Amino acid sequence: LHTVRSALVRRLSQPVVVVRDRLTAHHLLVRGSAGGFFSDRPASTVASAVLSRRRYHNLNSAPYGPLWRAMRRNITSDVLHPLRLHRYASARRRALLGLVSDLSQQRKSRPNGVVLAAESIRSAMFGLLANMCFGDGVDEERIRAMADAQNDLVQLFPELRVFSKLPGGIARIMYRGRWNKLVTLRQKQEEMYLPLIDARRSRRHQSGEPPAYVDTLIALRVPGEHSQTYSGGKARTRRRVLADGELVGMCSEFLGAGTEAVAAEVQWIMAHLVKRPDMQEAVRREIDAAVSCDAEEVAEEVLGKLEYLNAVVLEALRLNPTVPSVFRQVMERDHVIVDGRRIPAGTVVVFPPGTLARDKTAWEDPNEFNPERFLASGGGEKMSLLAAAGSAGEITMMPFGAGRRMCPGMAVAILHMVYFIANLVREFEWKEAEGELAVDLKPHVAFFTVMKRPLRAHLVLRREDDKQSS
Ligand code: HEM
Repeated sequence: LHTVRSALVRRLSQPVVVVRDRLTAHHLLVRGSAGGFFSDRPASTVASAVLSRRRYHNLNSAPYGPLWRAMRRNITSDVLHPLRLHRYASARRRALLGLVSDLSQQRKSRPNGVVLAAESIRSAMFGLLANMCFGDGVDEERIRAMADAQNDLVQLFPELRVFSKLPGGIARIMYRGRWNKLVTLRQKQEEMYLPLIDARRSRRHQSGEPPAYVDTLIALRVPGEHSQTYSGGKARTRRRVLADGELVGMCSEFLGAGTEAVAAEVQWIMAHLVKRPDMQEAVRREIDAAVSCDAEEVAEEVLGKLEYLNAVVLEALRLNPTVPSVFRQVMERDHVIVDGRRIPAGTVVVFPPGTLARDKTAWEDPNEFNPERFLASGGGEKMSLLAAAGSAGEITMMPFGAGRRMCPGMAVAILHMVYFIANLVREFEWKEAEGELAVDLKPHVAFFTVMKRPLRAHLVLRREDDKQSS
């Protein structure tokens, strides 16, 4: 009883330091993580870690070490490497066509043409990530069911904190309802994911086809862990493969991280463009100058040339980063000094990207939405997100985190945002609706920072109008 009580007291009284100064953030996250120090997060609340009592991890929850390195190398070198993203171009095109058709349908079926864009954007993004995760051919009904389950899990995340704070047995008894909800949701996920994972295990790779994320996970070997198999009376030692529970958790992380933060950011960007029709028009002019009017879409090769649109995306990431906090935990081996004092092991250190990117010493009028600051003509020619996150000097913004554990999905996230926004602005004129349906830029901060009032807008079909008027 004494041990349980002292564990309880220790966990509940875990000290927290919030870093709001960007120079300290740079000192800790970038310089401090050199050599692998200060590269751990606090005990995670992700389902795999909680349910397996921290035996199973995904990338986000894995302690810094060989397993994390192997998982990180796998995702960055194969699936999310910027030079390999072109392999998923047809999945992106399908997702975009589905989204445009969904918005057009909504527009027709509503008397005032006001669409609820939020849900359609999220569904399109989830479908695209499901395709990258499990390959082609997953039916739409299953994708919808997986998206609903993922959403339920994200809603439940804040309630799961107790399972990382309290000793497992006690938390399960005290919060039985939450525990049961988590178990049921996870079972549902396993029933949906495992047949897809098995199907990938037994199929032969077709030449030229892009790898599904799950293929790379099935092939991954866990460093330093071995399993024994017997064949023909001989024992063989092999490096361990990931267990089904680990695979489900990692697919869920890929779908969740890849969908929620991007879909929420696309809404923030569109919301700013609805509020500022002059900026929306500037984006459109730039696109119309770069893409011929009979082209089916704004193709991916063109995206890098759209300087103003890229500036709009960067400015939205600065002002409305969708991940509200970056976390680290001081471990025994770390030597973390702030204001001349050593931070004790066990301390949780929180870095809020939204606050850090509104620092007057880095930005003029930091609370203004002003994409011009990222244009070459506005002094932004050297601005890259990696540099802004401290890779080449001070941190000025860090929507994707910073240092060793910085988001591995940054390149694909930027590609998805710029591609979807470019095409949505080309297809429709986005006008503000009235009253309750108007755009409200108030945030709701939960696991992700989303718009408190989901994005709605009055859409005018542009390209059909063009055809009619010509
Ligand atoms: C706008 C979109 C996104 C934002 C704002 C975002 C932001 C972040 C942030 C702030 C972190 C924590 C970094 C740190 O601790 O220093 C993170 C980690 C992570 N993100 Fe993203 N992310 C986005 C998109 C994505 C995408 C598209 C994927 C994958 C498909 C992804 C996968 C991950 C993973 C796996 C981690 C954990 C990395 C690790 O611990 O090594 N994210 N992200």
